[in-house]
Amino acid sequence: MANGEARNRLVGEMAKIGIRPVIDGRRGGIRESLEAVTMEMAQGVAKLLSAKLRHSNGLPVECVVADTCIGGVAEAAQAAAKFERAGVGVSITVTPSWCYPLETIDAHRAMPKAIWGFNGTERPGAVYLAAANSAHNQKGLPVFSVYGRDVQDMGDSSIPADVEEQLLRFAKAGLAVATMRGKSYLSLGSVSMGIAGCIADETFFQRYLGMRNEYVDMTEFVRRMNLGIYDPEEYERALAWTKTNCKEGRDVNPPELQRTAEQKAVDWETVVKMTLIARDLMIGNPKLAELGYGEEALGRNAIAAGFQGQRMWTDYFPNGDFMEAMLTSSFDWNGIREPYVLSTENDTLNAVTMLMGHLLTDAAQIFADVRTYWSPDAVKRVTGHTLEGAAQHGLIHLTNSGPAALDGTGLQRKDGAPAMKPFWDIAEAEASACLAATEWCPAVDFFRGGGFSTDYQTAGGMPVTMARLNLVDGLGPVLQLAEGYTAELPQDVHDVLDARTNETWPTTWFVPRLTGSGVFRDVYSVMHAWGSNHCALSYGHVGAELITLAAMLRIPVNMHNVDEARIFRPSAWKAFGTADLEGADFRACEKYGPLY
Ligand SMILES: C[C@H](O)[C@@H](O)[C@@H](O)C(=O)CO
Ligand SMILES: [Mn+2]
Repeated sequence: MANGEARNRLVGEMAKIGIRPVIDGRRGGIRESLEAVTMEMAQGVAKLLSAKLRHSNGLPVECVVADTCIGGVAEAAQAAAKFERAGVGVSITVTPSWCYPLETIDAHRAMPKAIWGFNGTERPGAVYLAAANSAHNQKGLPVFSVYGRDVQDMGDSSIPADVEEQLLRFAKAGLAVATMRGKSYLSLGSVSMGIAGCIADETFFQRYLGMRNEYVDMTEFVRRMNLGIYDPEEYERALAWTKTNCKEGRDVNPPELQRTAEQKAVDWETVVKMTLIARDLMIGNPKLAELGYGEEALGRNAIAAGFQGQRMWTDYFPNGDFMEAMLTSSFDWNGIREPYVLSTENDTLNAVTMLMGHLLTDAAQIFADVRTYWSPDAVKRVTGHTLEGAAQHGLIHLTNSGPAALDGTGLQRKDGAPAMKPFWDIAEAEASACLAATEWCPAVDFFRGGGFSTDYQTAGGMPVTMARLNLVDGLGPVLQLAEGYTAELPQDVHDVLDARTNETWPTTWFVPRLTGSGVFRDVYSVMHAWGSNHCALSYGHVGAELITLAAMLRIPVNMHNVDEARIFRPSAWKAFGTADLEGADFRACEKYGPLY
């Protein structure tokens, strides 16, 4: 199932990027003099984006260029019709010259839009850009405005680095918007232990993300296990692979609570079956049709899902830790493949955050409980150790209650440093290293039905972004994020802190990058400002990418530590204020309302 085959079972074409070369329509000299250079700009952008971007399932990103330059409304309509037929989900307008804004802009309501106005002065592309921005803004169609800092010569077909950065950030976020649209979120079970994030807020999914909500009761796992509704060949292969590659860790339960070796052997079979079943519920499996289960073969077109687990399932059956960890990882018995988005405790809002992170980085996401702020003083008191280096101002202990993507071990490498990479960049040896660094410890007392938790420590020094989407009554959705680094503690210090929590769970020590102001004045305040019990952790410093995506979806960002220079939102946001960008974001998102 390598190279995105599984994810391609999702119904719906991968969205294309439509490029619109816009031109001054005056014939008899002007238009003719601009045709070649305008079309060349469009082709250049198409070439750049298809060379540098991939869909998260590994497929290449395709660009569609309008058949002609767009000098007026008839050609704008022809381009729109072509884009509609081709499945364009994101539009970029380019021009080196003056053109007629209202006659040439893209008027699609929900399509993320950008305009690159060439910074040259022989023909005024930037004058068009400003006029087109105002046209978009007067008509309530937010647009991202791309404008290079340095003047270029007419006929210079290169794309400056700052323009490239803006185009790529816009396009990747725009594709994320288009990719989630029309897909489903699948709740496997319902609300776990009264956690509000588990409530599937259908209005939010529908109006902000363009997604549907699907529900399957956890009894469906029992039916499929008992009736053998899974691919028997894959099951045998998966079980054998698991026995070889997944090391059982120590059992820390008191003897009277330990499950017997026979029970554990059956538990392993159960958790492997659960993994196949959850995936089939999400995206279907043609093998099930061959077994006579045509309806089950179709799946739920779920680009993201969550498993309630606690408590009704875990009080009786093995927990979902193996299933959640393996599906959210970039590899399993089928080889290296795209990770799935599967949320622990069916926290729908954390799943959406993971989906955003995945579609922006293409890599696996770590699901975590935001467990403990350890101040330097508290660490000193408990362990005698003085925190130093990156951890000197304290640490946030991220540890999910059992599972996390194995990519989170940090044992993949980018330029020699710890990383979580898109599956197509992961080497076999890196996947093996992640597996070897993970132990599967028999579940603790919270989980009466047994199961195996994912025990590892994330390597230190990895740039990561912690994020979370929250829903607030009267306000709607808000996104918070903190860029920072993973940290590593001396093993004996880690062991003391980990043992206080739960030593069978995965640990990531996280240190946010402090800015000296607001909640980023210290580590404690970052922890204290977190809006919920969970977060999603993405590889890299992708706060700017998340901010761009949130603006497209009209979700305000209430907390971040991204430098202002990196923030890229639709041009209209500036009309809501320029001194206080956070306040302007709230006002703009409220004014425009959800995308759908
Ligand atoms: C095992 C416990 O019930 C945990 O699952 C609990 O602390 C949480 O993870 C809450 O998010
Ligand atoms: Mn939790």
